[in-house]
Amino acid sequence: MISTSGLSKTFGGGVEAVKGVDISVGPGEIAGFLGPNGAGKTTTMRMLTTLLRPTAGSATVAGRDLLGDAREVRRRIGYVSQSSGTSPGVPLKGELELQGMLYGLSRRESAARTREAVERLGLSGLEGKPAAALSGGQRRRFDIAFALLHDPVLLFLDEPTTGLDPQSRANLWGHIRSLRDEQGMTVFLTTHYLDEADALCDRILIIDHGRIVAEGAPAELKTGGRTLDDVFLDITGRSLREEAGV
Ligand SMILES: Nc1ncnc2c1ncn2[C@@H]1O[C@H](COP(=O)(O)OP(=O)(O)OP(=O)(O)O)[C@@H](O)[C@H]1O
Repeated sequence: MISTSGLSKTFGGGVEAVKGVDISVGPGEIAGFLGPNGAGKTTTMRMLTTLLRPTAGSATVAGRDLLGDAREVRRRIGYVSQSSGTSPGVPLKGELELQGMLYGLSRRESAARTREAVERLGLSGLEGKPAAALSGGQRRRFDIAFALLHDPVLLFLDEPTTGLDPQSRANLWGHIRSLRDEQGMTVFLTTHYLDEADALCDRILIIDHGRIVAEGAPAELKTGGRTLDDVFLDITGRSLREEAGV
């Protein structure tokens, strides 16, 4: 579902944010992208979602060439950034239905898709509320519902649980798992939380200084009784737990 080869981004001024990453994520996987601050996570995700043009390398995302067919890539993916893209004052239902129509659905189709997304993300009963009146966890679920309206096959989530209390985090994990289990959705998410990567992700990729330094299923990485933080410490000489303020 995601395959990159030598994907790189050098910003003006010579900042080499991403230095030739090779990523492979299969269909129906939840992949967790971890790394300390400034490692290149957001830059990589912005390239994979067509928001930033790579300076070198190639990639296939959701079955389409990232550089040659960016438009079709956009059609097939959903993206939830750290800052919500929805209007705070508009009721959920109206916002979702409008989003569906912007993607070319009829009013009727969009209403049906809205009902489905509301139910899937556990937002039933909140349709009439504006986003500003939602709790942190409800708001994240609404943002995900918004990103699903055009029926993508691949969902990108940038730090989906940052700032949420433990109960809301666990609740969101359940919803992300059910997207995979019930819809076969592929999910690529960034996180600072090792426990999240461990509990939620089928595959973990660790990036440091713009390079992938470790990759595998949590159990494959945690050999010899090590925790993911031990693995990260061994590879980078730093503790991700401390960097995340955990
Ligand atoms: N527009 C830009 N121009 C120049 N340098 C940039 C730009 N955006 C990011 N960088 C630099 O690229 C590197 C990678 O940044 P990036 O935001 O991808 O890291 P990150 O892993 O997402 O960090 P965080 O966890 O703090 O969000 C950093 O050194 C950053 O300062």
